[in-house]
Amino acid sequence: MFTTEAHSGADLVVTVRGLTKSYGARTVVDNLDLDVHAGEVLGLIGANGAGKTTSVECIQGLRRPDAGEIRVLGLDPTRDADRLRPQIGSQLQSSGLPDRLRVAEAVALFAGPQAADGDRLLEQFGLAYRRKSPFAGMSGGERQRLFLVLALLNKPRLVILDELTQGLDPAARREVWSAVAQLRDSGAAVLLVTHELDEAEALCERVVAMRDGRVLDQGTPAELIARHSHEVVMRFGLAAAGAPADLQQTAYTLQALNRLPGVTSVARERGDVVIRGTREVIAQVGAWLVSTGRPAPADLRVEIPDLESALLNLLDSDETDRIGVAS
Ligand SMILES: Nc1ncnc2c1ncn2[C@@H]1O[C@H](COP(=O)(O)OP(=O)(O)OP(=O)(O)O)[C@@H](O)[C@H]1O
Repeated sequence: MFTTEAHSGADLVVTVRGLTKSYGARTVVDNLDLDVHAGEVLGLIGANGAGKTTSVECIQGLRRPDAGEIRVLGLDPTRDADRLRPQIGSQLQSSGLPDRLRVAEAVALFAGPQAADGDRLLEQFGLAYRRKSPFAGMSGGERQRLFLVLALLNKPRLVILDELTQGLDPAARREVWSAVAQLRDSGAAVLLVTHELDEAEALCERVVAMRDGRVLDQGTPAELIARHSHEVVMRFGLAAAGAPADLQQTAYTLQALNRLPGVTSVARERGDVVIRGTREVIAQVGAWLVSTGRPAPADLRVEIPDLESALLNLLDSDETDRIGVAS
């Protein structure tokens, strides 16, 4: 079910084959395969405790795998840690800096011999005016942008970002997203661990969905949505289906909606008409509502399949499979 790679092997930055890691008797990463290419953002998504952070820590050489092979830029992250360190930039879940350290001081502290122009990076990420600010006085969005500057400072070829935008307000998230897109466009390979599925949809060329250490599926966000989330759901108040007291009119409306192309079900749920079906139902139901000559329902809502519904369905069907196997 996995998709064929559109990339050539030449731009491979990370290759993982059969990665397995246990804590005591518990296997938390179980035979993981993945590739990350230059100029792409690969997202690791999935349930809590799926093994995403453990996987990126192994890729970064912070944990030693029990089995499997990892290559980062052709090197082994554990054995060749010293050679790899300058080529990997990371912002991890637990990132932090001393409260009194000023932005410009942090940049000077982290800069290696081959570092990029720190002032230019601060400018690029909208932090130039904060050069003299201590870390403690910065907002969440500014801190995350500073971590990105530090992650990029030594011109890494691989950047690892874990829960990058957790707790940020919507405007700050967008700023950080645009910084990650810039990073990808500059040719770095980006490995992004996230629970924010709108973030994965906006940023990732491909995503790997994990649960309990296993890969459930991987592909582009569009491929995962097409495979696991098919239904459009439309809802509007029952009053728009006919006068509330006119049961016959309501029944007629529900039958008429049920006959429209693409509709798989029509139901009444707590005072709403709920229509499920393929994407075609959006146009069909809209046209039908207009054709009745009644005012269009002001409370009409449309839920379009997205990565979040795809992942929920994927986790659900995995659960059902496992219960089926167990029983
Ligand atoms: N040092 C450790 N010792 C024992 N168990 C650990 C250790 N680190 C992680 N675990 C366990 O391994 C499992 C996988 O953890 P990991 O942090 O890799 O998952 P995750 O997918 O990143 O989770 P989350 O999305 O909640 O951050 C979890 O059940 C966690 O409790």
